[in-house]
Amino acid sequence: MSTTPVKVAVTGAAGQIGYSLLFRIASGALLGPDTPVELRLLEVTPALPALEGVVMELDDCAFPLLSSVVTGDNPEQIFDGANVALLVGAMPRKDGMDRADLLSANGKIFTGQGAALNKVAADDIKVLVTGNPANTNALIALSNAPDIPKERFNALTRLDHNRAKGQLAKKLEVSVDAIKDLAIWGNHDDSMYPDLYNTKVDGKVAADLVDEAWIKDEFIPTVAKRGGAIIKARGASSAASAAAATIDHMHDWYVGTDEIVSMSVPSDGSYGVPEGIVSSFPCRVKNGQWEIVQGLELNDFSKERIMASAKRLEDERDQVKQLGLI
Ligand SMILES: NC(=O)c1ccc[n+]([C@@H]2O[C@H](COP(=O)([O-])OP(=O)(O)OC[C@H]3O[C@@H](n4cnc5c(N)ncnc54)[C@H](O)[C@@H]3O)[C@@H](O)[C@H]2O)c1
Ligand SMILES: O=C(O)C[C@H](O)C(=O)O
Repeated sequence: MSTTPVKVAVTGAAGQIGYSLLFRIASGALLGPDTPVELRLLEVTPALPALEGVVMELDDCAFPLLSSVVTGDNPEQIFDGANVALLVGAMPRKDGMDRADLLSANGKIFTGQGAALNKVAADDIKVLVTGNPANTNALIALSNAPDIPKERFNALTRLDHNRAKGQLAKKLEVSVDAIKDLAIWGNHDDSMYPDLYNTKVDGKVAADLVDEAWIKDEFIPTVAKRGGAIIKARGASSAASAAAATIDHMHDWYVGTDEIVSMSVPSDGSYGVPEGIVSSFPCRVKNGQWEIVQGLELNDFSKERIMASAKRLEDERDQVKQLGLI
């Protein structure tokens, strides 16, 4: 077992997602069974007493990998020396809202947190933004952290990836393990595009195993609108599944994976997606670094959907520019 704990910062630690996330990080699900963790938990001042309750529960679990827990309301103190930052803390949307409606309320959180990471995080920092609207919040954070390579900022579309796998597995009555090379493209909003034309199920092209009408009229809308459906049903946004996806994304980035996974990353212009936005792509991870999978064939329908989602991201970028956040 390695002896130096990895410093994992989590914002919004007393929130719904935080309550599912922290216990899994402390149990080793994030960085593996041989890596001790120091948790550094950021909250707004009024939530600190509730956070102390969560810390009591962490103590009560006696996790062997949890070396210590630091809590506070000052980003520079909490992010000091952080190797991993999971930026979850932000307001969730309510029924009837779009995620982009959160930009003016949540966007400013990520200017301050980006600047604080820039000042005090460890040189190897990896940042994953879960708080919505996640893609553009990641753009805000990286824009306010000019000394950190922008490749170190990702946003979460792994939940959409997992949802797409779940829906397809159910439809074809196969295990989720049979599904490979699935990817979400674009924004974590209802314009996202889950591509079944490059997805394989037991080696066969997924789009050949289902009707086109099912893909267009059921599969894509179900995946894209799943967050809203959960808010309607639960009266609160997804939390346990969002925490699981946050773990999956950072685990695969930090530890590695053999699979293609969906990661929202700063676009380098691949597949015509413009630079200057953080968009979801099929990615591979090697030695702690992600790369966008190149050379995929995209049909006209896929190209149109991907560009429509990129346009949403450009609109959000223009909005935060106008707000002076980037
Ligand atoms: N990308 C995704 O797939 C995905 C999935 C689910 C939820 N989300 C988003 O994640 C965010 C959190 O969701 P939740 O259900 O945990 O919400 P929540 O309201 O239960 O918790 C959010 C927490 O963040 C804290 N917070 C607010 N401002 C903060 C700041 N400046 N610094 C530190 N902490 C701060 C709040 O005090 C609160 O405890 C929301 O924006 C939600 O929409 C994203
Ligand atoms: O839909 C939401 O607002 C929450 C989250 O982004 C989700 O996809 O579940």
